[in-house]
Parts: sequence; structure tokens; C-alpha cells
Amino acid sequence: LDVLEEKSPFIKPCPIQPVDPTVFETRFLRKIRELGEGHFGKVELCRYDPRGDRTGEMVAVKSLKPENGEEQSNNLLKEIEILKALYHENIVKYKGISQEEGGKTIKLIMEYLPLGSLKEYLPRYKSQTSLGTLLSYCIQICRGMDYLGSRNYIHRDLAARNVLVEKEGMVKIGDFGLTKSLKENNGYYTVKDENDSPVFWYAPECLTQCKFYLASDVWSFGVTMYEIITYCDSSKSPMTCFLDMIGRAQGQMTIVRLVNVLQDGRRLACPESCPGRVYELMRKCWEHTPERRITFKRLIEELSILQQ
Ligand SMILES: C=Cc1cc(F)c(CN2CC[C@](CC#N)(n3cc(C(N)=O)c(NC(=O)OC)n3)[C@H](F)C2)cc1O
Repeated sequence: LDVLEEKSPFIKPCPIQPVDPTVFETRFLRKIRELGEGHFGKVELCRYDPRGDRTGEMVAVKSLKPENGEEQSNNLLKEIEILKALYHENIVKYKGISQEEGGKTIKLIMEYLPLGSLKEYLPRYKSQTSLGTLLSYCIQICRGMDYLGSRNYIHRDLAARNVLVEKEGMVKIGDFGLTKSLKENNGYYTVKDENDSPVFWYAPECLTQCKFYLASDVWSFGVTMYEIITYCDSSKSPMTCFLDMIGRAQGQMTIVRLVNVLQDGRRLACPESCPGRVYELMRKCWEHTPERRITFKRLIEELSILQQ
């Protein structure tokens, strides 16, 4: 029988190798265009086309710039582990990874949402987006953030630019590049001085003590809500408004001036045509003391009442 087996391959059924759908071969990733650029890397639109006939699916691929060191690679590996374990309808779906030979540079493969972030979408679809829909987007972001917080993660970069539109009426949190695990039992993450920190979305405790709490994400949500209610109009962006308050071109004095303005109790003003009760909710996100700030659970309840 051995002789037969050796001679005739048909006798021994070749075992079908199970294909792991989360492993994407680099050679089949065809770059279409860049979707975004961060300090340490980029996100590209690619077609994964193993058959080479353009029938493959479109995916969003996050990769690091080659000049980065070990630290950034570890950050991307941690981001992959975090996103792989998140399952929520308001969080972008993890699809897999792609690894160069030898496992040097790894890439994160995510689902592609062609409508892009709220920053691009809201100005373009302003005329057909009601206040009710805007509040629905806010509720969905809070649901995603409440889920993230329940897993003891802090996002640290919640802003309209990182919220993707799945379709009209449905959004997902789309990027987790600064997300950290709140493993430390002191309840906060010590923010290393990131050169591209989104300071105008940061709560006072992040700016003054480099501490980031779950409640610090609520502060950033309030700023994101402000962006959404103003349809991400760049002439009224948080940065523009804060720079008007503190004066422009302060260089490294910007953060000092921003902290002073916030400690004086000044806040972003109520946007035009924003109902008072909606603005009151934003203000509850901007309580100076983290413990006094509203929670994402309460925000979902209160936004749902306003949305009716
Ligand atoms: C290496 C770190 C790093 C690199 C970066 F470029 C960015 C910034 N980047 C984040 C991902 C981004 C916005 C979001 N959310 N986006 C995702 C999709 C998608 N999944 O479809 C999408 N779609 C789209 O634009 O369709 C027209 N945009 C957009 F690429 C900006 C952040 C980073 O941490």
C-alpha cells in the first residue's frame, strides 16, 4: 500500500489547508490612494486582489513610516490587539494583518468606509442632515465610547476626524491610534508628551498633569459634539475658536494660555442655532473636575430625550 500511496497521489487525499481570513498577503495589496497621514504612519485605501482581476475587496490599511523605531512598532502591535478584540456596531471592524517577510513591518487591515469621517461628510451633506440626525450620531459615538470604557480603554483622540460614516444615519469610531489600556489601578494613564497631541480636545488634567482618565474622553466628546453641531465648519472649529480666545501665534505659550482660559471657567460658546439644552449637555462634558463630569451612559440617556 505504501508503494501505491507513493506512486498515486489520488489515493492520499491532500488535506485542504484552512485559510486564515485575517491573514492578508502583502503582495496582493494594491494601493489605490492615501486616506490619511499621522505623525508616525499613514492609512491607505487598498484593494486586496489575490486573483489579480480587480474583483478583490477594498480595505483600509494602517502602516508605519519606515523611519520609525521599535516603540512605534510596539504601539501598532498594541493597537492591533485592542481593535481585534473590540466588537461593537459603532466601532470600525478589524479585518486582519499583513506582514512583510520576516515579520519586520506589520500592517493593520480594517474595513473601508468610503464616506469618510464626519469632518468630510457633514459640510458636504449639511442641507440634508437634521439636528435629530446629528444627535443620533452623538448617541452612537457615546455607545461606542461607553463600550470602549467598559473594556477599560481610554481613546485619547476622540474628534470628528476620527468618526467614520458607514451610511447616512450611522457612524463608527474609526481610529484607535492613541488608545491605551487603563490597567494602572490609579484610574488614569500618564500621557507622554505627544508632539501631535490634539490639545484643543484635551481636558485640563491632561494639559496640566499629563493624566488621562475615562472622564477625559468625555471632555473630548463634548468638543466632538461641538464640531458635529457646527457641521464641522472649519471657520468655527474648536481650534479657531480657542485661538480667538487666547490670541494667535503664541508658540509654546499656547498650552499655558489655553489652561488659563479653561481654569477661568471660559468654554467654547454656544454655536449659532444650537438649542440651549443641547449646549447644556456639552457644558456637562466640560466640568473642570473629572469626577463631576457627566458619564457616557448619562449622555446616551439625555441625548436620547433631546433627540425625540
Ligand atoms: C499610523 C497612525 C495613523 C495614521 C493616520 F493616517 C491616521 C489618520 N487616519 C485615521 C483613519 C481615517 C480617519 C478615521 N477614522 N480613515 C479610516 C478610514 C476607513 N477605515 O475607511 C477612512 N476612510 C476614508 O477616509 O474614506 C474616504 N479614513 C483617515 F485615514 C485618517 C491616524 C493614525 O493614528
